Amino acid sequence: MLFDVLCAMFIPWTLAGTALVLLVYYAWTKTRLKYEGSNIPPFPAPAKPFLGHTMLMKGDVLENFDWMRKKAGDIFSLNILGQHLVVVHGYENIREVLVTHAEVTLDRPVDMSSQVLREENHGLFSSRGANWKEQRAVTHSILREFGMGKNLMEEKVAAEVQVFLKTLAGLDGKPVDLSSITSPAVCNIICSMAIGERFDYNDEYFRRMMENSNAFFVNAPPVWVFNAAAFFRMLPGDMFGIKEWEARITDLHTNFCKFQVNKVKEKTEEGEEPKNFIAAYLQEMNKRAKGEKATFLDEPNLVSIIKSLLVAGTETSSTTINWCVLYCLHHPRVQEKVFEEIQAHVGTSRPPSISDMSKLRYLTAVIRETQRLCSVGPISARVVTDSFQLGGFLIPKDSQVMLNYVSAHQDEDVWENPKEFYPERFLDADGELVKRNELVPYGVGRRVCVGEALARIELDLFLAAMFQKFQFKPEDPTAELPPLKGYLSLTLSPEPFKVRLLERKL
Ligand code: HEM
Repeated sequence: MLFDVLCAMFIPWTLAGTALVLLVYYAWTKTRLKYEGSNIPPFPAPAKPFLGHTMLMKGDVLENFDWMRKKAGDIFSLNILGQHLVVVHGYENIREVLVTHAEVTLDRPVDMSSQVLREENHGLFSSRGANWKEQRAVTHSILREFGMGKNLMEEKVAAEVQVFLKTLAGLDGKPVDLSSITSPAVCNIICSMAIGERFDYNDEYFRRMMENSNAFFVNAPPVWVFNAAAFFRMLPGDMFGIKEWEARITDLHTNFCKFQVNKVKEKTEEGEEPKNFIAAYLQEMNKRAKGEKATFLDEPNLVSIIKSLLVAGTETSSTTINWCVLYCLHHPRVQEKVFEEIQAHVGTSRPPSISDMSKLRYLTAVIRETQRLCSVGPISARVVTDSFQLGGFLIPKDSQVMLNYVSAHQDEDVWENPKEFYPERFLDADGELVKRNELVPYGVGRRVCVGEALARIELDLFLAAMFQKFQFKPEDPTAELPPLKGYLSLTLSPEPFKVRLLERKL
């Protein structure tokens, strides 16, 4: 009898205890690195049981990387819940990873961001291997066809710049959060290229989609959450805003990208000359489908490419323009110097064009210095598909590599006073532009920004026109200027600030 009672009491406890031990053992094996003990890059601190170095990714990741680098050197390892992460600093090391070892560092990790984008091996951002190669080549060739880097694209940007200037002039010097106007302006350029349509800045549907698109970078949860996203998603409520983030991207995916692809498909007659990116892709897709070679071109890839272009092409350009204005608030001398240069070489009776840029060297130096100091895309990530050696260390297969572009842009051995805004560093004694290899705002290697040529035109034309027409003044001249420390999400943007744009009396 007593034996039966004891059995009834102890068997469930024994089973529960055994299950717990097995669970702990499973978690322990899952959160240990496979290659620990071999010649992998050093850790900046001992790993905590189970969590590894996850907590070191909390807070300002870039600041955290700075002290870890001081402890462990330019290339160090982290254990993020069992995922081996190698963090790489310095221009030469970044080049070695992305150029010398390009064959094994081409793919981005499949993490929460690619799942949220609904791009598991689709589109451009998250596609891999042969699919990425074909999507990238087709995107590049369509963008080139539409004149990216040539006149047609310049015309589209110049037309949008005029609407943008009118909107700014309409503010009559009242303080404004500039990003609320630069964002729809640059988003419109992607829209007119992708779907052949632009929208009114106040159009509700357009604003919702643009905000959804910006949310991908700006509302992204902290990086350390990415690897445990599946767990956080199961919890009630919305920890770290993951569900809200997903909902926005799903809205963009379904109600803009997919919707617009169907709309263009319905409107386009067979054999008609394509007038926008979607029509050109569909034409190429149909052509290849009839050919003998297998093709990855299909509609799900097209929908994702439109999303990649919107997401990657809106927040980045708009934020760079906002950084430039913020630096000029801190350095009023710079904006006067740019204005004088424009006055001397272009005048004030017509808007500056791309062909003027070869004479607007100081403005070019200001744009380069803005891109160096703000590092809008501060970090790139890759998954390692085969082991390689870097700086004498083993970078094992299946590890992830994080490349810190800020370390290239603010390297004290390369740039004098790297934290200072000093456009003159890009000019020689004769005022000629100096090429600096270590400036890589569009990335390095085969996966560099596919929209670089368009982004350059946008920055040149938007900023030249703004400097020509307006003086940038602080919201309150008696108050402290807005801070220069960036807010890190997947991009690095200024804390929201307001500026007054006073029309120059010409
Ligand atoms: C100032 C503006 C811009 C900056 C600073 C910028 C920067 C970057 C960077 C750093 C990358 C990642 C490179 C890497 O992973 O190593 C990237 C990728 C990308 N960018 Fe941009 N970008 C800008 C504008 C644009 C525009 C206007 C478009 C669209 C037309 C665009 C489309 C893309 C796409 C689709 C990718 C992914 C390419 C791939 O994985 O093959 N970007 N960009």
